[in-house]
Amino acid sequence: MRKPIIAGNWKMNNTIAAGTQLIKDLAPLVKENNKVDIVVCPTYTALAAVAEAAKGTNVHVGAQNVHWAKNGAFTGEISTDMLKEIGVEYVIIGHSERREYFGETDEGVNKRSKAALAAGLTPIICCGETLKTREAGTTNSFVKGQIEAALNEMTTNDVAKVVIAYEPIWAIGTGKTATFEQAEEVCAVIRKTVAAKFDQATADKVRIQYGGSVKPNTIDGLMQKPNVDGALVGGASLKAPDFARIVNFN
Ligand SMILES: O=C[C@H](O)COP(=O)(O)O
Repeated sequence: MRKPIIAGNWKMNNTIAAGTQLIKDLAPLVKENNKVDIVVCPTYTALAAVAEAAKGTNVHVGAQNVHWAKNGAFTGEISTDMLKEIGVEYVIIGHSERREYFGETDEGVNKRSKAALAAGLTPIICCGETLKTREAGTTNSFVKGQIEAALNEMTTNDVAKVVIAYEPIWAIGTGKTATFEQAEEVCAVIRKTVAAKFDQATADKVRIQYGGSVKPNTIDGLMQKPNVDGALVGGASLKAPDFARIVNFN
């Protein structure tokens, strides 16, 4: 039985003051919920303060990226040790915004994910197609390729710990969510890809999220789908009542 995981990607939003306030507002609304792993992913500057504010609650903290090197001359980057030192447990890797605006590649996603796992952080590896790819009818093979590359040269033990977020790019921040069936179809393809590359038992352990305009009124239907184990939420994670409603799905 996979435990659902719902993560809020704050992207480049929330100062330290706003982020810590959000935790104060959110924590009481989700405190009874022990059936879901709850994660928020603030900016680097707010991470330490948000991790501190989340201490003693059931809200866990993730970063929005991490470098693969332990340390060194990588201006602007952050290492796994730096994240662990401040209580971070998860890290989003390969979000489509990183790929599109900052040139991140499948190879880098694989290196970042392996570094995260080696450090004991849980990577939330993002994949998903553009509208052009969907309209060309090649979504499944495109996503399959992204997953095969992201999980390259991992052990089954490591793969079982990975979280994969399927986020169709055309659904991100557009209010245009994929249908429950579209989400399920691609999440099933992802699980099949993991099973083919590793084995079924490992694939059955991997948690797969859907992301892309997830809102309080769409989460219940999404979570009915057998291969959808949670959500990666952008806009709706910035408001405590909305994110709490998503986390406390029916
Ligand atoms: O990481 C989160 C996704 O990009 C979804 O963002 P959104 O819920 O604002 O569409």
